[in-house]
Amino acid sequence: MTILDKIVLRKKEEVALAKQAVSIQQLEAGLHFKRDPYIFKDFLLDEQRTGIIAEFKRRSPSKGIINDQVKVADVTQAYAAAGASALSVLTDVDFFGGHTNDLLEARAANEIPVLRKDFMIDEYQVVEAKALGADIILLIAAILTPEEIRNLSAVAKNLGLNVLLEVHNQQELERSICKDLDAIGVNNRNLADFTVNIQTSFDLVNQIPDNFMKISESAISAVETIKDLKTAGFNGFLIGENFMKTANPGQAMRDFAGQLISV
Ligand SMILES: O=P(O)(O)OC[C@@H](O)[C@@H](O)c1c[nH]c2ccccc12
Repeated sequence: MTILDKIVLRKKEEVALAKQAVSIQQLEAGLHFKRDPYIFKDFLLDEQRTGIIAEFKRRSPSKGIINDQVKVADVTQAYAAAGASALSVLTDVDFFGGHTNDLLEARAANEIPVLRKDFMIDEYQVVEAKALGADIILLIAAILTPEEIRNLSAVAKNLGLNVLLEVHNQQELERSICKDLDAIGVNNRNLADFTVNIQTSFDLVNQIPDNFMKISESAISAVETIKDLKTAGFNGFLIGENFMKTANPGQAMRDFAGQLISV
């Protein structure tokens, strides 16, 4: 069994428990349920911003603890001030040390799009994402059938949420594309075995139809890489560890963004 299989098994239990604790009706009555999400594309294409989707990530199955000393509101505000186009907040508890409260805190502290970073397998989680104040949800092709992707993205669209589909190879991309997606992310990390290779992004970029925003995800640590990814056609760059592994992730993002201007 791969780590991804384990995560999905646990996620099914977690969703079943969440459904018992809080009903869909209760979610729909929640604080953020009626707000209009930001339009992800507008922030990615905003010339005043960097295209970086900056992630708050305490730990991961591959690296263990990355940073458990910093606060969500502090870090995400600094990311936004440094020019992030969007924020990514892990809400998975058991494998990434995240929490739904982290998303609520990031929402309250910021006025740019927030991605709920989790393993979505059920409509309930999409409704929950809206209630937590998310603007964007992630659908991971490796754990969903094409039909599930169509259904979950349609539910998200109905709620005004932006949808980011994550793929890791050409087969996943071909079978998963559907009309309700806004952005397609190429994950440079293979979630089944954690190997990373930026080349995955360069290999797949031209297979992504131009009506979708194109995002390169994971293992990005150099400004030169961003420049090359931009030239190849990417609009967005998802970065977690490179910032989070430092004592001051917001400062790390500021320094990185400063260097971007000069390359
Ligand atoms: O920390 P990195 O290597 O910069 O990667 C960030 C992000 O891409 C990664 O956390 C990620 C990409 N897809 C995911 C799916 C689930 C959990 C995490 C992820």
